[in-house]
Amino acid sequence: MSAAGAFRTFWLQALLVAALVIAGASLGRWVGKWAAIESDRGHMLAFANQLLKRGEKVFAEADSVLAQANGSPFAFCSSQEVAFLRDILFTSRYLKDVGRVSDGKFHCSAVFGPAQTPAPLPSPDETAIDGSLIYALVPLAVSKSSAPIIGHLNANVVLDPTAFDSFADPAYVFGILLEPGDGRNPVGMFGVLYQGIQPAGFPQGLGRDGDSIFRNLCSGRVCVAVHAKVADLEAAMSTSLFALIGLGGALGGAMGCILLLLQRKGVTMKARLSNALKKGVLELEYQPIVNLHTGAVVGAEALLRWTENNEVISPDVFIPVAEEADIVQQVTLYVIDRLLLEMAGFLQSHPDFRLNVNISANDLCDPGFGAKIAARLEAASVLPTQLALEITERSSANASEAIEAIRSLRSRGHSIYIDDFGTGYSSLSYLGQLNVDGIKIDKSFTQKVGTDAIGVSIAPQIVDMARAHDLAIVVEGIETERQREYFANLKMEINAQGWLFGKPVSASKIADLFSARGGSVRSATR
Ligand SMILES: Nc1nc2c(ncn2[C@@H]2O[C@@H]3COP(=O)(O)O[C@H]4[C@@H](O)[C@H](n5cnc6c(=O)[nH]c(N)nc65)O[C@@H]4COP(=O)(O)O[C@H]3[C@H]2O)c(=O)[nH]1
Repeated sequence: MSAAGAFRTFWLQALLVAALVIAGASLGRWVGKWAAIESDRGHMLAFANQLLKRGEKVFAEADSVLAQANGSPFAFCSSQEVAFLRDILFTSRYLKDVGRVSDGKFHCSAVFGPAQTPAPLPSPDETAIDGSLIYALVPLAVSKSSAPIIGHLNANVVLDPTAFDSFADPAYVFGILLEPGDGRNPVGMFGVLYQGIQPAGFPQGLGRDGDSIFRNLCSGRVCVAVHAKVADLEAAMSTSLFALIGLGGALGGAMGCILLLLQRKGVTMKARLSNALKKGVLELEYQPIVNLHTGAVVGAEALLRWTENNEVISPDVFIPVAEEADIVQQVTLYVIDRLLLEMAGFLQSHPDFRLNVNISANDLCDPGFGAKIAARLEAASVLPTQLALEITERSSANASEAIEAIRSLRSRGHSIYIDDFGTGYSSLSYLGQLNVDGIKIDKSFTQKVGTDAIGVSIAPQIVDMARAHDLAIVVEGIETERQREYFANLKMEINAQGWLFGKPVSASKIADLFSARGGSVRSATR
């Protein structure tokens, strides 16, 4: 990779990790927010209920005192009545004053006594259906504060504006409201929220309003509203929230690093494989393919071997990497070059001996592939009929390309086999279209023979189907005499491969094996 390419890759990887850290932290924040709201729901409800209880007490006391004042047995605003009002006030808990009114004017109260000149009352904020006058906030004559007032008939009461101060909680803002009735909006009497105003609409229950969550409750004509800013809830649990954001970020970062490690592993494997191909350190082994009826060795499958630092890397691992990295044709041509280097002489002197080579989908897609093989075979003076090609069902999935490639390779003299047959999803008609020479039955089916699973093995059906389509058969993975016998008893020409006949061996050993046994081996010789 060029220096510019490496630089770009570094920044792309750094960006990936950063993006995952940010995504993880955002997720942590979202979870924290959700947890803050969820954990606060119960708390908020309990808080609202306490306020409601207090509200009920306050307004019930106001009603009771108003009733008592209106039922005064004394002359209107006489000194006895003022004393009477004082008695009532002293026994009340949430009232500041109780007074007498008449014709819209204030005449006397427990705190002020009789007024020298009756003072006109301001207009109420609302008039309830029972005729009560509701004053949300009236400036008090005795202090600089304001207080709610409720009037009924010829009396009114000043409610203690601090009646709810003990509920102050930094997490919440609240309001205590009084409903006038007739479905009209309640009037804010206490608390910061809706102080002195009528909220437009008053949805009950839990809800969300912008960046706040709220709970509204009503009981009778008393209502409470509690609001909490989501940001405040987060701040209240800031330690846990920061921990969650940190955890989310760390998880995102860790995920990024793992992804990079996995990617690096793939990149490294690709680089190491390319290097190994360049250095020519990959080796070939050849597994004998025998005629099941005569036991004669008729050929072998070339299998690639890669050992690095005494560690054997399976082709099942590095071939998919080569396919992914688009260097699998290099591998195929490496195998062909190598087998010609090792076996050309033997092949020339044994024209009936055939070597099978695995090829990939990429090879099939390359229209120049046949010519590349032909040039090599010609240079080594080996007949194309001596090189059979194995393709998997997967690699032939692109039907039209595969059909044409197979036709072209067969016309050059190569036999084509479908490898690991039965593990893919080729339909019989598809197999017919592909027009191959034969199939290799996957070892997973062979290995069911001789076990109780034979009943469910589809090997017999595959054999019947191959016979019907006039396809040659190679059974893979024969390990036991019983498996050999099972396939040998089928009345058709079958070739086989497996540890019973021989494990993959070096070029010289496969040649020795063939020569020493006169082309016939019956059991493993390794
Ligand atoms: N359990 C058991 N296994 C047996 C027996 N007889 C043979 N085998 C193993 O079965 C695999 C047969 O090769 P394959 O189906 O073409 O499956 C091959 C083939 O698909 C791929 N491969 C190997 N060499 C090459 C290559 O040069 N090029 C390509 N494209 N793929 C290759 O890797 C796969 C695995 O190769 P190997 O590990 O060499 O594994 C080989 C072989 O060692 C047996 O009796 N019992």
